[in-house]
Amino acid sequence: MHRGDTIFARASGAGKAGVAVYRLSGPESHNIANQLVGKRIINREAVLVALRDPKDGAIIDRGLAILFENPKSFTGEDVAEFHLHGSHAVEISLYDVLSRLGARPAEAGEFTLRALKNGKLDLAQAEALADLIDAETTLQKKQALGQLDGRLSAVADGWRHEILAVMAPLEADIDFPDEGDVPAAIAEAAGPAIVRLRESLTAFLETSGRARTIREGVSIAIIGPPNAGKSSLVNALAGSEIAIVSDIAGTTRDIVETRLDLGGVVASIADTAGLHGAHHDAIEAEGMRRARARAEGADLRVAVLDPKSEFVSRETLDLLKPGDFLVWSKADLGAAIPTQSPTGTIVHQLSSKSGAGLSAFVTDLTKAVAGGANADGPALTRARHVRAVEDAINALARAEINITRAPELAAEDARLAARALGQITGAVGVEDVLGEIFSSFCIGK
Ligand SMILES: Nc1nc2c(ncn2[C@@H]2O[C@H](COP(=O)(O)OP(=O)(O)OP(=O)(O)O)[C@@H](O)[C@H]2O)c(=O)[nH]1
Ligand SMILES: [K+]
Ligand SMILES: [Mg+2]
Repeated sequence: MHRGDTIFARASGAGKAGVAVYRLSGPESHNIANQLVGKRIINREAVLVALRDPKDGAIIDRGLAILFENPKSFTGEDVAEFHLHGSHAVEISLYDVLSRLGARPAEAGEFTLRALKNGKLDLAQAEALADLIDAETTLQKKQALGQLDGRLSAVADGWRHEILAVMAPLEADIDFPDEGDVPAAIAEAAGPAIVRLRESLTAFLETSGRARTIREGVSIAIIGPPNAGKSSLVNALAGSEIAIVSDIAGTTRDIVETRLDLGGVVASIADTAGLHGAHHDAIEAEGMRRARARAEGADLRVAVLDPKSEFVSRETLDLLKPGDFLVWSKADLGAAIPTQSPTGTIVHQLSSKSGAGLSAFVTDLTKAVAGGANADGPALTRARHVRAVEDAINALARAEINITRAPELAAEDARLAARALGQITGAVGVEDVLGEIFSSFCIGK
């Protein structure tokens, strides 16, 4: 078992609460707990206790204490848990006593890091735990729970072992190179297996693109000329008055952002300053610069145009890409809309005021953002996973070429492919990515 010092943290959220959960992990955690409660507690049994400062017997609080003996605990170490009143004063006196008894405050993600080092979960599962804590939509939650269950780990490990199995006879060939016609027979057997592995990894890479959309969400920029009704549309989508609406052109200057759940995918919607080519002051120009930058960086753009407006819409239309939306606003005013629109855009007409056409627009927008997204299968939820699979595919493609003419090179390629896949669960190269992954954790997890 990995042995660290003894750490503590509040495992439940910060602030006042009915109950707060504190956790101790490490070799001294049970000893410290026993000193606080003044008696021995039975493993895995919740007991109502009074926690006292062993120095003077002053009461800290009354609550539940539970001990978990290693290795059957979250971290794999001895763990003690206290369920106390969620009070700032209780927390201060508890921390004071725990520090005096030799424990130290945990760093962000340190409990999970210990769990990882003790083999309680692998790297993909540790990431899933962070995703579960951050999950905002039910689809994100479902995906994180599946990943925590080891879905991705299982397929990544499965492929890794298949590659190693294909590689084994190749390596034997390299070790005993003088055994006549072995290479041809080996190449014959290994070649198709390598091709099959590369093809299934490629197929998996293609179908798992949606997984990152679920985890990371999408960004949508609402753009258009001044007074087109952009802020009105954002407010209608959000169901609250988050952006200022007025009949004065140039009302919105800064980017105003809101988050929506579109079919389980978190969409970050940005309201932007109106785009136009006429003479403008420095602040307006800066607003337009930000609007353009946001439009270019977004996953999807929604151009809002008022069919009765005198503003030229070229500046807006130039930013659109195929798959983006073109929304004709103020349908309640009854203006005819042009029949022409930029190729590949999805056209809608609606009124933020009356609500006409709004639900049809939301349905299409949801389809564009979340269509085909489901959280059922194993998924490559992070860039790190995608990179690992891409590296494995490239290495297998090289092995495919080398297998007949230079089996020792093919063996090395296959080894690299297996190594790349091993990085997903942390079977190899775990130290390289720990910082990146654990820096995003909260204290107490
Ligand atoms: N009749 C009608 N008026 C609307 C509708 N949507 C917006 N308006 C009006 O159009 C004007 C401009 O609306 P905004 O939402 O401020 O437009 P904007 O595109 O955000 O404008 P800027 O931020 O100045 O670029 C306001 O007077 C709104 O009340 C609509 O669906 N119907
Ligand atoms: K306006
Ligand atoms: Mg506005």
